[in-house]
Amino acid sequence: MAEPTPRLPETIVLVGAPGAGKSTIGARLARRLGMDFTDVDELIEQRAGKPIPEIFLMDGEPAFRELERETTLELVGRPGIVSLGGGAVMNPLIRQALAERTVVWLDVSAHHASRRVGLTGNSRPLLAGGNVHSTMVRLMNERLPLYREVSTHRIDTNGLKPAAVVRELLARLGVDDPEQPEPVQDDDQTGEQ
Ligand SMILES: Nc1ncnc2c1ncn2[C@@H]1O[C@H](COP(=O)(O)OP(=O)(O)OP(=O)(O)O)[C@@H](O)[C@H]1O
Ligand SMILES: O=C(O)C1=C[C@@H](O)[C@@H](O)[C@H](O)C1
Ligand SMILES: [Mg+2]
Repeated sequence: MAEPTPRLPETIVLVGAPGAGKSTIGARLARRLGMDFTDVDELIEQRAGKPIPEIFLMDGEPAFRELERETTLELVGRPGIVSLGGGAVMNPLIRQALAERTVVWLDVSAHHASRRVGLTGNSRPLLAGGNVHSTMVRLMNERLPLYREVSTHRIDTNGLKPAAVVRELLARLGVDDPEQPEPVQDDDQTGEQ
């Protein structure tokens, strides 16, 4: 007899370092599951009426973190796929709000994450203007224990194309994925697939 399809959680939250693929995977997963998708970074930009680097520059990081706290706390209580900002887990109130949720940690090494964000230029103020790899190592040292603490699932995305990450995630959520298999290996240079 076929296994019953498990009930999907109403809200699935994605966390991970800059370049982990939260925005990319979140959008694909939502499409695949027919669920709403919100990228907290994008929503903050819409609400503030300016891009994140400008918020950092004009209003300062504390103002950004306040917007991030408000927006994240609002979104994690709503149905859909929600991709958090890379630093959201630094806030204890956000960690507390994640305690009862399905939270997927897209894990990535500093090496792969640096190569991935290198593709998208200066849109990440914490990484702009310095050595991306060493900043990434420092951020990860601070944050890895927190990603681990808040997550219910961890996907090792190193060397996996986005399509393979989505496939792995669907399998972990117990969803049958009838889509055609695609190549699994990735060298981070092409980004998409
Ligand atoms: N599994 C993957 N393999 C290779 N490239 C990827 C993968 N996932 C995402 N990418 C690419 O890496 C870049 C960063 O991905 P994305 O913007 O989704 O990361 P993010 O986790 O949302 O980062 P941030 O925290 O800064 O918002 C994009 O160019 C994306 O196409
Ligand atoms: O790692 C971080 O602290 C950040 C990651 C991005 O998602 C944005 O939320 C912002 O650039 C800060
Ligand atoms: Mg993102």
